[in-house]
Amino acid sequence: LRRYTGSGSVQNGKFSSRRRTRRLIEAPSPGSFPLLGSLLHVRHPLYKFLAEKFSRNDVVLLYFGSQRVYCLNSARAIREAYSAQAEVFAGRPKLLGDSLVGETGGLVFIDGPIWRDYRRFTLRTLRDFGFGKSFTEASILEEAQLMREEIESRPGEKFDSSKLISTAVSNVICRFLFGRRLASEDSKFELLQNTFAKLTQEKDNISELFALFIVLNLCGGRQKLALKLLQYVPEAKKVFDNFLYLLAYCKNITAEHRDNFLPNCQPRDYIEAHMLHCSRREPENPSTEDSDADADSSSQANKKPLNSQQPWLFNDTRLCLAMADLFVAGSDTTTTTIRWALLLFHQNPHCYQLASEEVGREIGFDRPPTMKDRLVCHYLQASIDEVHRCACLVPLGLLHRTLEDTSLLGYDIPKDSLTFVNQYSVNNNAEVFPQPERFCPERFLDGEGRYSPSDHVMPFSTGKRACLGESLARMELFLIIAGCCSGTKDRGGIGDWPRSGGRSRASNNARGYSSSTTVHSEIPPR
Ligand code: HEM
Repeated sequence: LRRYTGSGSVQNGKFSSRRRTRRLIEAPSPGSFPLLGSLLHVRHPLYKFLAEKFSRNDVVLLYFGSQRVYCLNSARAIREAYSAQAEVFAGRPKLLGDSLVGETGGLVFIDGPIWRDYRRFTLRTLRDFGFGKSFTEASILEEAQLMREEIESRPGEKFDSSKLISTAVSNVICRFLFGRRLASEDSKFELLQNTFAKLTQEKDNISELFALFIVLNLCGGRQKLALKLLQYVPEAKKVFDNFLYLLAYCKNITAEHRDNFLPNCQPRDYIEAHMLHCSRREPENPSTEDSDADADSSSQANKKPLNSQQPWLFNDTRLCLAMADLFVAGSDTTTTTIRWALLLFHQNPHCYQLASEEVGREIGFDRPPTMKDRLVCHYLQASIDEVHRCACLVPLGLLHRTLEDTSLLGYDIPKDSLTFVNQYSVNNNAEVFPQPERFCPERFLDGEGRYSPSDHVMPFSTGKRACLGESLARMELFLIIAGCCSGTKDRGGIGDWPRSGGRSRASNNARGYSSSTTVHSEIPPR
């Protein structure tokens, strides 16, 4: 067993004193070289390599440069880590975000009090705006209806459905963030959509992640220096530029809102809710609070009251970072899942037939679907779960960081190690899902044909860092896919959209906001 010698990774944690007397119990590993880490020991795509080579192992240890990275390769490991030890695994790696914008912020890439308060604030605002309730249902249905009208206005025409779907999905998130259907109203918005669609439709990008860590390593962890070096790499520069463009866009809209903000009225969108929240209380001692907050995720900081929501942690840069994260995380993932649903229905017409018969029977032709219909549309619900399983949109999830020394299923994991899930391995485990390559919604039905979800399929992850937009995404998926399956008395459903030839490439691209997420393009991993 290799003795752990990485710098700063094991401090005053649970097993640091024990460690003096014994070696760490190490998870299996493909091996590593100094500086390069495991780069030369793995094959691409990484999720497939880990699923095949380590099929019997719950946990696998890799090195990105000298950084320890643990793959949670089974549903058991994912639950033991992210659910049973949720607080310990709730950190995020410190990558380049702070250096890029000069401020800690956002929802996806940070941890500590700023993340906690923004996450809490965002969940509360989502709830206030009716996510999971009728208000949002109405806006999703309106977008779905407009999309449908557009399709029906082009009878017999072959066209790419992706733009229509992404416009509808982006409009839903834009209504929440900016109070407007920007995807349809603003010509500059299309550029943003394309930018991030391109950014997220890349192949297995794990080599880039390895490279990033090697560069960070070489720079002794100094982010600013690493950032300067990466500006010379055209691909990296493009990603930074795109992100800065998105931030500038959010900043402009925030400035417009500021001019029209009426503090005594009900907020109409996320920006106004944020302005209202900021105006509530001035810091009693801003300098100490802020420096404390920026001390990030030390265990002290994490022990602050959970319901803190301290307005002085909130500012315009952080608002824009949070909006950028919500926009990137919330548009492409949902759009691509819907496209997978259409593609898989197209490839499996008997399943489409069963889903649309159910929709016709339970919902009928004369009204749009509602979320209440979920209770009776068992086959459709099962089909959506099977789409998640087959498409496996975010196969390696996002990177987490351990905030304390811990152990997992008998292996020692030092503080500041990184972890990621291998959802591909779980979704393709033949012992749980026989013939995993088949699209078979029946896996999620019980003997009486009732929807019966499996706790192995975790498209939104689990625990403290689980997807913040899960309820919105589930609403969009159900309402839009049900809409696709429902026809009228005179014509079939629009589930036969992919009639554009069947190779409508449902590029699998949920990565976007994560450099750890590897996605595959074209056909689902089967
Ligand atoms: C089908 C659609 C979606 C899928 C499959 C998906 C999946 C995921 C996954 C796997 C994660 C990482 C969880 C982890 O680190 O353990 C995540 C995080 C996140 N998602 Fe989603 N997501 C979807 C839609 C959305 C939507 C609609 C929004 C916005 C409203 C959203 C916002 C976020 C945010 C902000 C995070 C970071 C949460 C945090 O770190 O605290 N997602 N999502």
